[in-house]
Amino acid sequence: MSQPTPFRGVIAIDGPSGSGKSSVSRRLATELGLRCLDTGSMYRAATLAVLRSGVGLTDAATILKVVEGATLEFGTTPNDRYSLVDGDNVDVEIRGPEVTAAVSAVSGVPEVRAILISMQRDIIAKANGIVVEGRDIGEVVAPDADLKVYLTADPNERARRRSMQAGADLAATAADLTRRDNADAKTTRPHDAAPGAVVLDTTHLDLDQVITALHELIAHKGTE
Ligand SMILES: Nc1ncnc2c1ncn2[C@@H]1O[C@H](COP(=O)(O)OP(=O)(O)OP(=O)(O)O)[C@@H](O)[C@H]1O
Ligand SMILES: Nc1ccn([C@H]2C[C@H](O)[C@@H](COP(=O)(O)O)O2)c(=O)n1
Repeated sequence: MSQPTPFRGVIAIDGPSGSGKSSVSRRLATELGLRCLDTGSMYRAATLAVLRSGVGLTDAATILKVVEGATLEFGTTPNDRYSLVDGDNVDVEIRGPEVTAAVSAVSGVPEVRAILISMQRDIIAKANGIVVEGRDIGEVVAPDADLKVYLTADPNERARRRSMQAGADLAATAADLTRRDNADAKTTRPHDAAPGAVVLDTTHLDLDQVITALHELIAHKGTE
C-alpha cells in the first residue's frame, strides 16, 4: 500500500499573546517532520540587542542602527530552536520581563520589521516545509501559505495558562497580555484573522485536541 505524500508546505499560525502558538507550532512541526520558526523570538532578540546597546526605546533611527549592526541567527529544528545575538545564546534572556516589556517598541519600528520579515522569508524559502508562528505571518510574511490558522482563546483563559506556566499572579499576567496585545495592534492585527485563515478558538480545547484539529485541517488540504 502506498504511503500518503508527506506535507512539505508552509503553515502560518498567528494569534494574540499566550494563545498557544509556540506550543502548538513546535509540536505540529515535530509530528510532521517540518522546520519551525518562532518570529516572536526574532523581535525579542532584536529588542535584546537594543537593550544591551544602552540606547533608549524612543528614537526609531537609533533602534534601527543597532538592529542593522547586530548579528541575529535563529535555529528552526522544532525541539532545538535557538536565538543568537552576536553569537551569544539568548533563549532565556529574551523571554524575561525586560525584553517582554520593551519588545512592542522595537517591533513597532517599520524598518526593523522590514529587516526581520526579509530574514523570515529567506528562512521559509530555504526550508523544505515549515510551521511559522507570529502576528502577521498569514497576512504579510507568507500570504500564500498552504494553511493559515488564527489561534485564539478567551483572554481569561490565556492569562490562566500563562500565569500557571510562569508561576505568576493571574491579574498581573492578564493585564500584561492585554497591554502587549494593544501595543502590538499598532503594527500588526493580533485581534484579527488573516484573510483565508481558519479560526481555531482553543478556550475549551486542550493541546492534544488542538493538534488533532490541525492534523485534520492538513489532511483536508491534501484532498482539496
Ligand atoms: N490548548 C491549550 N490548553 C491548555 N494549555 C495550553 C493550550 N495551548 C497552550 N497552552 C499553554 O499556554 C501557555 C502559553 O502558550 P504559548 O507559549 O505556546 O503561547 P504563545 O501564543 O506562543 O504566546 P506568546 O505570543 O506570548 O509567545 C503555555 O504554558 C502552554 O503550554
Ligand atoms: N510576527 C510577529 C511576531 C511577534 N511580534 C512582536 C509582538 C510581540 O509582542 C513580540 C513578541 O512575540 P511573542 O514571543 O510573544 O510571540 O514580538 C510581531 O510584531 N510580529
